[in-house]
Amino acid sequence: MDVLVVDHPLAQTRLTAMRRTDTDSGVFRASLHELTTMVVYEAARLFAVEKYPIETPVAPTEGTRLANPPLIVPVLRAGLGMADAALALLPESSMGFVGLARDEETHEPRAYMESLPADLTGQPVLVLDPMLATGGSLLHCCRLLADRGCTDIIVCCVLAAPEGVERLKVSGLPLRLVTASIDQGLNEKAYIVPGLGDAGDRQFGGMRRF
Ligand SMILES: O=P(O)(O)OC[C@H]1O[C@H](OP(=O)(O)OP(=O)(O)O)[C@H](O)[C@@H]1O
Ligand SMILES: O=c1cc[nH]c(=O)[nH]1
Ligand SMILES: [Mg+2]
Repeated sequence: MDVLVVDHPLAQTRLTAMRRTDTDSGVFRASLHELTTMVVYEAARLFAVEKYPIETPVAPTEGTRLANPPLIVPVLRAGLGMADAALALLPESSMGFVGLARDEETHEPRAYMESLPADLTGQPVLVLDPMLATGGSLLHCCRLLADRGCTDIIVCCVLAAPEGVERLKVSGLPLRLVTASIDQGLNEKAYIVPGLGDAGDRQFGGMRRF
């Protein structure tokens, strides 16, 4: 599995804002929005492009367009904060949704929503979820996509734990990963260390213990 870490200084300043405990939810959401623009911008290097004839006011030449714009799939809730920024860069894309919530005891994802096209044969998919911790949630999401015939999945996240990266790697699923950081690991509650806490709660409210 190809893994791309977006270590650009401007990406790292947004990530730093997201990590800080004293960052309020408004700044957290704005930082996630800006960071998503950078992560998706880098991920888009992996998209196939095609040339086509265009006219400038001066002369005919060749233009570039995406050969097959990806379906964007944010994983609710936390991935919702990445959706607008991704769609702004990819205005020709459609969007599907997957809703997952991790069980606090077992750390396994519980699915509560699935809104995806029935057939994804030949359709690249860009999955958005800021956090890759144990990998259970992104694995569940990517399996839903592969079950529908998808063979080209790019996962964009903000923070990944080595445990989750490894789980995706050995899954054999057809995916590539783009992230702003690979952190140290997971704590006993399966939160990423040093991490940023619960990305859903930090955007939308809630009181979880890490
Ligand atoms: O890799 P995993 O161990 O599965 O953990 C990562 C998942 O946990 C978070 O969602 P959460 O379940 O907290 O739901 P939320 O987005 O509604 O907060 C996060 O957004 C991922 O989906
Ligand atoms: O650190 C973590 C792990 C899972 N989900 C989060 O939001 N944060
Ligand atoms: Mg959460």
